Amino acid sequence: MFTSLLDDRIRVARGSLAPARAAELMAALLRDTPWLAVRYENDGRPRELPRLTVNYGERSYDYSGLVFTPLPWTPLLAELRALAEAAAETRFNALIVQLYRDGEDGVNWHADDSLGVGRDPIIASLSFGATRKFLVRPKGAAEPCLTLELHAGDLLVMRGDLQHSHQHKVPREPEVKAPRINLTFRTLSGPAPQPAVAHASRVVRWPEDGE
Ligand SMILES: O=C(O)CCC(=O)C(=O)O
Ligand SMILES: [Fe+2]
Repeated sequence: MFTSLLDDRIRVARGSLAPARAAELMAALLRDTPWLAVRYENDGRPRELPRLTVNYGERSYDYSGLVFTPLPWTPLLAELRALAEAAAETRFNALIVQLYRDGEDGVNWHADDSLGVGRDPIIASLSFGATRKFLVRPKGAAEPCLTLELHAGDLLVMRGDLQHSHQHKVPREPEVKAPRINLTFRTLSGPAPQPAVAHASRVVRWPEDGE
């Protein structure tokens, strides 16, 4: 069962993984993911994305001119891909795993409209760990038209022309102290993306182990 929002551009299936299973997966993902801190330069100034991010699957993924080389599917991630494929009724060949270490991490307004995703992409997202807000606004508008809370085990599907009509964001919520992991499954095709921004990213342990 899912809730349909914004003329069926968004579908949310609450608790698509049971709480105990979602907690187990959160722990496994935290333990086993080789987190990447993404560092790049903007106007000559060093920057770092306010989250840790890793790309899996068959295709390189690009975000704001940064290109990421994917790691191969793990058995666990392939299992979660099958769950997402069944819910979204499509096949996925790429995954982005993001770790929001606490409420200081987030992702700013954007649309997932890079060339490789095609015209009206279907993107499925699974959430684990801390509950965070997910905002949606029409392109060109300042204010959100939709504010959702994504909980551990929730599955959200973005579809139709959402990436052309709207933008989305996970805002900073400084009062949140616990980590959240989000998996977004996508179907990428066409020529491999060309990097427009060089990045010197590094694999990091999280939490840092005090070395
Ligand atoms: O963390 C989320 O729920 C959304 C992440 C997102 O928008 C993205 O990876 O493009
Ligand atoms: Fe996104």
